[in-house]
Amino acid sequence: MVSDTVTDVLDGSDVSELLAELRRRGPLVQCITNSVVTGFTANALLALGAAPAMVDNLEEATVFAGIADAVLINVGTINPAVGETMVATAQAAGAAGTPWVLDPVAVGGLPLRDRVATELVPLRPTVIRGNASEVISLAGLDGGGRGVDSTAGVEAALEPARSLCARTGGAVAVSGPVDHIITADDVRTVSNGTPMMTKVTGVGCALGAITAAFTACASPADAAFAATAVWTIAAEVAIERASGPGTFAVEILDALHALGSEQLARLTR
Ligand SMILES: Nc1ncnc2c1ncn2[C@@H]1O[C@H](COP(=O)(O)OP(=O)(O)O)[C@@H](O)[C@H]1O
Ligand SMILES: Cc1ncsc1CCOP(=O)(O)O
Ligand SMILES: [Mg+2]
Repeated sequence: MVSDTVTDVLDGSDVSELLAELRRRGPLVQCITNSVVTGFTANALLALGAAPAMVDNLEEATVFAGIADAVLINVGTINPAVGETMVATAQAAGAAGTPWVLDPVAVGGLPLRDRVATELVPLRPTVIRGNASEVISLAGLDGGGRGVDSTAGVEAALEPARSLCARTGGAVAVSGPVDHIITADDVRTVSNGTPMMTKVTGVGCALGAITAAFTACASPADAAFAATAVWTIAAEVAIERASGPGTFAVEILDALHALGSEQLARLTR
C-alpha cells in the first residue's frame, strides 16, 4: 500500500510534482460509485495515471478496502444493499488506514442517501467532495439542490464545510464556478474550469475519484487541491479543442492524460 505523504502543495509547480509522484506510484483506487458514471470515472483515473477497480459488493468491498491505496464512496445511485456496503467499506478503510473520499451526490431530502451519508460522516472521510447544496445538506442544513445539481453558491457552503471538517478531521472540497478546499483552519481556492463541465454527466463524480487517487500520496487538503487543479486545467485545455459536450468528454480525458508541468505552472489560478 502507498503510505508516504507529500505536503505543502500550494502552487502549479507543487501540483506538478505531486502529479508526477502520483503517476510514478499509480495508486489503486477502489470505487463504489453510481451506475451513471462508472465507465467515465474509470477512464478518468486511467488518464490521470491511477488504477481503478470498481469493487462494490459487500463480500469483496470490505476486503479490498485493505488492499487499495484509496477508496471512493459516491452515493449517486444508492440502494439499500449498496448503502450497507458503503458503511462497511468505510469502516474497513478506517481500520486499514486507507484514505477514502465521500461524494454525497444529491444528499438533501432523499431518505436513503441522507441516512447513509449521515452514518458515513462519523467514520471520518479523508475528503468530502460535493457541490455547495450537497455539502450544506450533509452538514444538516437546508442546502436546496435540484437532483444532482446545486442551487446554492459556494460561499454559503464555507461554514457548513468547516463544521464537517471539525467532525472528520479531514478536508471538504466544494465545487462550483470557483472551487473551495476547506480544512478546520484554512480555505484554498481554485479558479480554473469551464461551464462546459456542467454539461457532461459525471464530471463532478470523476473529480471525487481523482481526489481519492491523490489522497494516496498527499494530505487531505493537498489532495483535494491537486485533484481540482489538474481536472479543471485539463478542462480548460479540452474546451479549446471541443465542439460540444460529446467531444469535450473525450478531450478532457486526452488533456488529463497529456497534462504537463508547463500547463500546470501557466494555468493554475
Ligand atoms: N460554472 C463553472 N465554471 C467553471 N468550472 C465549473 C463550473 N461549474 C462547475 N465547474 C467545475 O466542474 C467540476 C464539477 O463541479 P460541480 O458541477 O459543482 O460538481 P457536481 O457535478 O458534483 O455538481 C469541478 O471541477 C468544478 O470546478
Ligand atoms: C445524473 C445522475 N443521477 C444520479 S448520479 C448521477 C451522476 C451525477 O454526476 P455529477 O455529480 O458528476 O454531475
Ligand atoms: Mg456530484
